[in-house]
Amino acid sequence: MNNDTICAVSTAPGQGAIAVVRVSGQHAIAACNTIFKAKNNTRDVLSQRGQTVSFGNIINQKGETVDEVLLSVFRNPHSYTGEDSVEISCHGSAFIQQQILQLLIANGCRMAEPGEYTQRAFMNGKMDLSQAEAVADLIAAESAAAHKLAINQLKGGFSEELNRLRAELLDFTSLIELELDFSEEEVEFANRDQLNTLINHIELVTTKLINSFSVGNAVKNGIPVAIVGETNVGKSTLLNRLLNEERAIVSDIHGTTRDTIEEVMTFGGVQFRFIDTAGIRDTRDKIESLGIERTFHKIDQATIVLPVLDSTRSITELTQFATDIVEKTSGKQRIFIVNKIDSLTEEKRTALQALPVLMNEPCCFLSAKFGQGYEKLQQALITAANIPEIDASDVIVTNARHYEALLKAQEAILRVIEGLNNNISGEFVSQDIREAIYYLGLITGGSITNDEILGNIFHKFCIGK
Ligand SMILES: Nc1nc2c(c(=O)[nH]1)N(C=O)[C@@H](CNc1ccc(C(=O)N[C@@H](CCC(=O)O)C(=O)O)cc1)CN2
Ligand SMILES: Nc1nc2c(ncn2[C@@H]2O[C@H](COP(=O)(O)OP(=O)(O)OP(=O)(O)O)[C@@H](O)[C@H]2O)c(=O)[nH]1
Ligand SMILES: [K+]
Ligand SMILES: [Mg+2]
Repeated sequence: MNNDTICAVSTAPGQGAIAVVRVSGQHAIAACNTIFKAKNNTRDVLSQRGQTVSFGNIINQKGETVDEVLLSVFRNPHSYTGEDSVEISCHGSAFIQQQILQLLIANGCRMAEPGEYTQRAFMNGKMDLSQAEAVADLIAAESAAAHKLAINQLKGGFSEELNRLRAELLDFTSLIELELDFSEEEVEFANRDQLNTLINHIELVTTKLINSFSVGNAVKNGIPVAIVGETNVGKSTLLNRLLNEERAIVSDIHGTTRDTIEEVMTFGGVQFRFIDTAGIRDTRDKIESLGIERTFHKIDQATIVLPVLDSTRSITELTQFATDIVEKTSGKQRIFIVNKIDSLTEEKRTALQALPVLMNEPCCFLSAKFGQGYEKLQQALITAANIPEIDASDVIVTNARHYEALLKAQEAILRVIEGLNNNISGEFVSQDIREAIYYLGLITGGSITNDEILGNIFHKFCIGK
């Protein structure tokens, strides 16, 4: 942690009538006092009370007015960062913002690193690490569900659950360690039944959190949906339809899409991550083969697979492909797309509807090119996504870093359970419990002593946050 006074523009560049320049650190108030003159001239910034706003001008070194602004003062510890902070609301001109930053730098401030305000808020105990990460998630939230998860985490729901777990683990160790201290007297302070109940409960809660990640990850990053099929069936046309944008190249040339294309889109309050893939066919082309390998890799990663069929092809061909893809996507949710219905005869349609391989499969008959049947596909996707209603008390893991720490904690907890079952010495059991506590502390930040880890987390933030 450093004692520098930092400054940055916190609003989006190049947009809006007003911009906010944030200053934080021990010289924030003095620096702003030098560059700001209040209109009523009765008070300077040094004597401006915390959590008040005053109206005045920013004046440069030549005594010229740079802008007419509002200036808010926050006095330590009552600010976002916990330090003395000042916010200057100026006009949105990039020139004005640059001038104000330069004046602040001339008065001893330096530019803030990405996430540095929030990092300071964390360092000063305003929030724990998982809450600080929720701030970034909140900024990035693109759907109602992602927003709700981030707000819940920001308000500390997840932190509370972790702190409860941690407290239970500490109880557990103190019981065991008490027993160790008195071991020569052969006293069993820690009632083994009680220990078992406690650790089983801890294991249950940890498992519940770990399992919640599949929902949390889907909500935060979008549900991966792979669009797959033979060449020229209309996969890229479908992607463009889903994104409502000409994102992928479409042509009547087989093998147009060579690499995968991923793009997110939200509808029905659910965020999807659509993945267009290279069409599957036998090919001698090296690059195309690599693309097809990726197609299969993307099928593995997807939650939902959309096998696309070109309804104008022969029933034999369609049956063959459908049978293959069902085999290759076992365990995945499938929605078959029967495409190009604009060119489909009534007779062929009836034949396709009666196709045995599609009998028990959800199917959407549509025209990716002209849009018929598209709303039904959207509905089918929302249903398949199956995102549960999230309410304010739900604790859901959304962050891969947290998920990994929970898995490590869980490993240690399982060793504890095994140790108790096998009557292992309390010393070893206690060691594993400490390890579990350590991993939980990585999530809230309590056990992070390494600046590099923090730097990695906060550098993913935007400047000014
Ligand atoms: N102009 C502006 N808007 C903003 C922020 C900001 O820093 N500045 N925020 C930044 O993310 C968010 C609001 N979060 C904030 C959180 C705490 C404090 C704060 O001053 N806390 C003090 C006083 C609390 C109180 O009065 O009860 C404290 O915690 O002691 C300010 C903003 C979103 N909007
Ligand atoms: N009539 C009709 N033509 C379509 C439809 N969807 C796609 N096409 C046409 O089918 C051809 C292939 O479309 P693409 O979207 O490039 O097919 P693809 O599956 O991505 O092909 P590859 O990337 O080569 O595997 C183009 O000429 C499209 O205009 C549709 O719903 N109806
Ligand atoms: K094509
Ligand atoms: Mg394509």
